[in-house]
Amino acid sequence: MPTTTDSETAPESGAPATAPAIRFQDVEKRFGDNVVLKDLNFEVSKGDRVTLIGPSGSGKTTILRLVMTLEKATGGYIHINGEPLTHELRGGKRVERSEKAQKQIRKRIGMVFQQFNLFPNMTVLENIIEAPVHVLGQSKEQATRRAMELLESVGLPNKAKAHPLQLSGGQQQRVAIARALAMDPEILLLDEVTSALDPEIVGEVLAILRRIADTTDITMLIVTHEMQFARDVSNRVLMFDGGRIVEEATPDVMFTEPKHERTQAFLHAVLGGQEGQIGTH
Ligand SMILES: Nc1ncnc2c1ncn2[C@@H]1O[C@H](COP(=O)(O)OP(=O)(O)OP(=O)(O)O)[C@@H](O)[C@H]1O
Repeated sequence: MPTTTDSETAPESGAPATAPAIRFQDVEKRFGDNVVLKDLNFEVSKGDRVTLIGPSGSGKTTILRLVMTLEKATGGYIHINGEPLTHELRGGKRVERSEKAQKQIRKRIGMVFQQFNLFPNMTVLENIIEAPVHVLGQSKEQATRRAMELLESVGLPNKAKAHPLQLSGGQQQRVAIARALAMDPEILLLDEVTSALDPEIVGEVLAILRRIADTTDITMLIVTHEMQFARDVSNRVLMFDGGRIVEEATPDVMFTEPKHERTQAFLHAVLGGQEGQIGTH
């Protein structure tokens, strides 16, 4: 199949250098009759940290899975750095791009999941170097060097030979973060990464993510119920309800003076009426 490198749907200016990292254009996602996302439009600029909040079932995880191409949109277009992700408009028709073209874009995107998703039969090191070796074509030595640096940076320098199930949940999630970073992603998707963790180890995982946010310019799209984390790390918050954006604001505004009544009700429920406890540090 021919690889398409250009697109009739390239963003308006046609200048990829200034194209947003992520652009949703009239995106629809349905599962059978269930229309989960409809006419969804939003952009994430390069280096932005955007948190998606909203009630259960509002479509937040689906959005991350679409960006990761774990799901495919049933309508509309998603662009990554100005390039169509899975579908493009060609000859007046919406057509799926070649698998090769999709894979090229997917390489630049990393995801950390709620349930870690490590390969249980591989060691920690093997988990981390698998994609750099097989997808990026790095040598095993090069990938191992980088993996060891990353293990050090997430505080697990002695766990390279361990198997995931020998580690605590917090340690597994730190390995999953190292694995995502080993691909040097331009975009990092974080899907409720602390929801499966015991409360006392949530902090250690969030501290690592805060440091990544502070020390890199990776674009981040975050789904979390940790509102303090969202406030510390993100520069924009999108409130979803029923697959639509009902409010968009900076964290300061969203968490202190939400305007939409759905946002007010959601934050009241999530924060137990303690909105005032969300501080600026
Ligand atoms: N693979 C699937 N097959 C069928 N329906 C799905 C699938 N994945 C998601 N859905 C449906 O899509 C809707 C949105 O789910 P999604 O997980 O994106 O919501 P969410 O906002 O992330 O919720 P939560 O906060 O509970 O994780 C739900 O109605 C869900 O049942």
